Amino acid sequence: MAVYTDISDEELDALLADYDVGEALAFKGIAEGVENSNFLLETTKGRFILTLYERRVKADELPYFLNLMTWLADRGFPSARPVADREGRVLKTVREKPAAMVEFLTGLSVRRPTVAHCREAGGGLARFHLAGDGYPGRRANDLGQPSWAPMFDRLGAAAEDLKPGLAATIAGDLAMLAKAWPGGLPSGTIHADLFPDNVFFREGRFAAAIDFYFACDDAYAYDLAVMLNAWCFEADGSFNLTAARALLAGYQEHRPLSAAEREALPVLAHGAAMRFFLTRLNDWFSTPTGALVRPKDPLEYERKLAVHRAGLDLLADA
Ligand SMILES: Nc1ncnc2c1ncn2[C@@H]1O[C@H](COP(=O)(O)OP(=O)(O)O)[C@@H](O)[C@H]1O
Ligand SMILES: N[C@@H](CCOP(=O)(O)O)C(=O)O
Repeated sequence: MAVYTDISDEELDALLADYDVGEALAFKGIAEGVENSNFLLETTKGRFILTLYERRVKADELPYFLNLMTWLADRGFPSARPVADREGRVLKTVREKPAAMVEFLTGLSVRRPTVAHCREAGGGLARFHLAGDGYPGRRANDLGQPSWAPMFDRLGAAAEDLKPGLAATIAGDLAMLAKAWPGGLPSGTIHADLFPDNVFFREGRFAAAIDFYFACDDAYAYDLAVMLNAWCFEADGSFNLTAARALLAGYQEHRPLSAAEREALPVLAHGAAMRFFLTRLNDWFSTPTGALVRPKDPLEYERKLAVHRAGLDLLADA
């Protein structure tokens, strides 16, 4: 349940008085999501999402994310356009927390993506990369490869708690990744978290992407690697090569990969699995029992790491 902060009727009225969005007809908290408090607002002029930024998102980085959403929407990419108040401000404060209102997007995310969904989503990512080209905002990837070993220095005991012997295995992965991590790949603005819950479909077609709060500058192929992990594993832990090839084919319809990007994908996918394993491991042990939001399972990503460790010929003929 991702509503950490309640908003009273009076607070909502005071906020809406700043905007030209009409009068409130309905206002309710949204259960999905883990990072921020999200509310669906229906007014006499339309539907909107109001977000209160709660924890991981740093207030001084919000202009980067909100301007990116506007940049993408201006270029025809289906991302929610932030709504400005009467004074042209998109970033507001509610209950002493940074807040913003964005357009409501229609569409549904899927829990169990099919091969056809993977193809569509791959195309959506390429469209995101192309639309983001030239975005002047800069944000280093603070969860990129150089951050993993220092993060793990604090998490060795947690890894052992999760599974005895795991700390040494992860240390081995990290050493390999530091050595093999590719440099010089085509880079730009990446989404960095395009999981199935952040993609909307309408009638089976890619309809929109949401949740840009991990976006940053990094290799485009790394973004694809994040998706290979998030979209192409079966519930039993096996990797679905057909889904992976569909995702890559969908991507390449819009932005063909270079030979260097294709060659780098297995190590990038191994690294992308490490990134989500580490943040999940951190959250697993730092979220108090009884907290509103249940942390995501690090073991899911430990299993994905094992698949990459064993070696994947992802793309032989993709
Ligand atoms: N622009 C939007 N249009 C429609 N629904 C949205 C929009 N933004 C967010 N949502 C809804 O809110 C939920 C949580 O949003 P998300 O950005 O993933 O939150 P969090 O950052 O907390 O994980 C989504 O699963 C979706 O249902
Ligand atoms: N996708 C991440 C968690 C971030 O959650 P989101 O709701 O902001 O997409 C994970 O699966 O670990």
